[in-house]
Amino acid sequence: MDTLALTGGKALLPDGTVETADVLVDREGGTIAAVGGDIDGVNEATETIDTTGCVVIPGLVNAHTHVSMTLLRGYADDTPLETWLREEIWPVEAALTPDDIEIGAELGAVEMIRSGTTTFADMYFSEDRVASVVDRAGMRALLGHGAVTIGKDEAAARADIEESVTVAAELDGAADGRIRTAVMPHSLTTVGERYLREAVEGAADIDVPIHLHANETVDEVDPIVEERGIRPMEYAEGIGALAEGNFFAHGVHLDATEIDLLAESGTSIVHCPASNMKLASGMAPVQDLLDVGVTVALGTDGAASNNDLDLFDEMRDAAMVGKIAAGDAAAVPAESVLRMATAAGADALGLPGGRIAEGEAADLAVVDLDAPHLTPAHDVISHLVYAVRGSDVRDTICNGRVLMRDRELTTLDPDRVMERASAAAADLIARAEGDT
Ligand SMILES: CSC[C@H]1O[C@@H](n2cnc3c(O)ncnc32)[C@H](O)[C@@H]1O
Ligand SMILES: [Zn+2]
Repeated sequence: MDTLALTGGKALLPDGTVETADVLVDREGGTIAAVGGDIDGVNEATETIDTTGCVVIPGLVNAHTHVSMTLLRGYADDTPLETWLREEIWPVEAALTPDDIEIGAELGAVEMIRSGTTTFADMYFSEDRVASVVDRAGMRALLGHGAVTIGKDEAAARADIEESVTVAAELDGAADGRIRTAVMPHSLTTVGERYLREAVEGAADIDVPIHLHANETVDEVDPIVEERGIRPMEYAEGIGALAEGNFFAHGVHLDATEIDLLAESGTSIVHCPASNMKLASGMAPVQDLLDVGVTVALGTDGAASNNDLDLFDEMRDAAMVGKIAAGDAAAVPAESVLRMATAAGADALGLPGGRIAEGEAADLAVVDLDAPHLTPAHDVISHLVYAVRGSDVRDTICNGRVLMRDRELTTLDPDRVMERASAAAADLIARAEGDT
């Protein structure tokens, strides 16, 4: 068997404990062959990575982003969601080319691999170009075309929903099965009811989930309540969008009835704390969601509202804001947050990974604990959520393949990617602002 052994360090196990353990990876199958001490085959492994002084964790799962928005990092800050989207972001996005989207996705992939993320969910445009980056980078992803129907005539609105279904059907299973897909209507307010129903039907026809933004701001919730006399999650239930396997981004402004509807239906929430704080959208009731058994994953949202794709930052933010939201320092503890960024992320997306155990996908990150800000190491779980930075990740492995070894990327060239991304971003803004 062609194997990779991670030896001499600790590992984060599915029960939330950190143990001294080696991890043996079956590189052909892309799975974990064994975990523990004295494992057969470790000494004969094809390749060995010494993890002394490190902890091996599951590759992190960024369950909601718009990866190519890396090109808009720092372009429009300090503005609330509605104004930000309508006056700043959408006019620039209108000038995006498929090449821009591919370059932005490469930049996002470099950033995520360097900070231990192996898997992401992406809602954007030209997803075939994002898929080609995922394939080359060696990552795992769930991709979908984001459809918006407001402000469009019937033909254009229907075409956008149809594109979301077609893209999901065509890309599902790409990159040797590492890419899965969803139908992605943008939100409950930017897609009209009849088109939302078509999206739900289209997703069912091709057996993929639905992903959308929901209950992100009060300005998004109020019109639904005023026009329909029901809460957004009751509306979503009525159109058939609440279902096992579906996952909604944000879920900031949810009442108790809506939280119960999510739990009963098996619909997951992707918590995006940095974006929610930066756009002053509000504080999601994360502990309340966890208490009733809703699967809560973690996402960065796009780099324009974050402004990075580092899930270690996001874990710290989730723990901090979860306590403020609950008015309880014991709420959203470190072990819950780590689960959100790993196993719950994989579960929400219906993808492999998120757990270090025999037979699970070999999606792993090796975190170097030998640093002043991680000394002393009383509690590794605490460090992973509150003190580790993305730059502490030394090695990243996805599907058994090493994507970063000793902080050197193996599948992408970061210098070239950054150079191309800077040039593409400058051209994009010049085009959008009419300077060329
Ligand atoms: C239609 S593709 C996705 C669409 O979503 C926009 N977007 C980025 N961040 C957010 C957010 O926090 N809430 C709603 N929409 C967001 C992105 O710019 C694309 O236009
Ligand atoms: Zn988003």
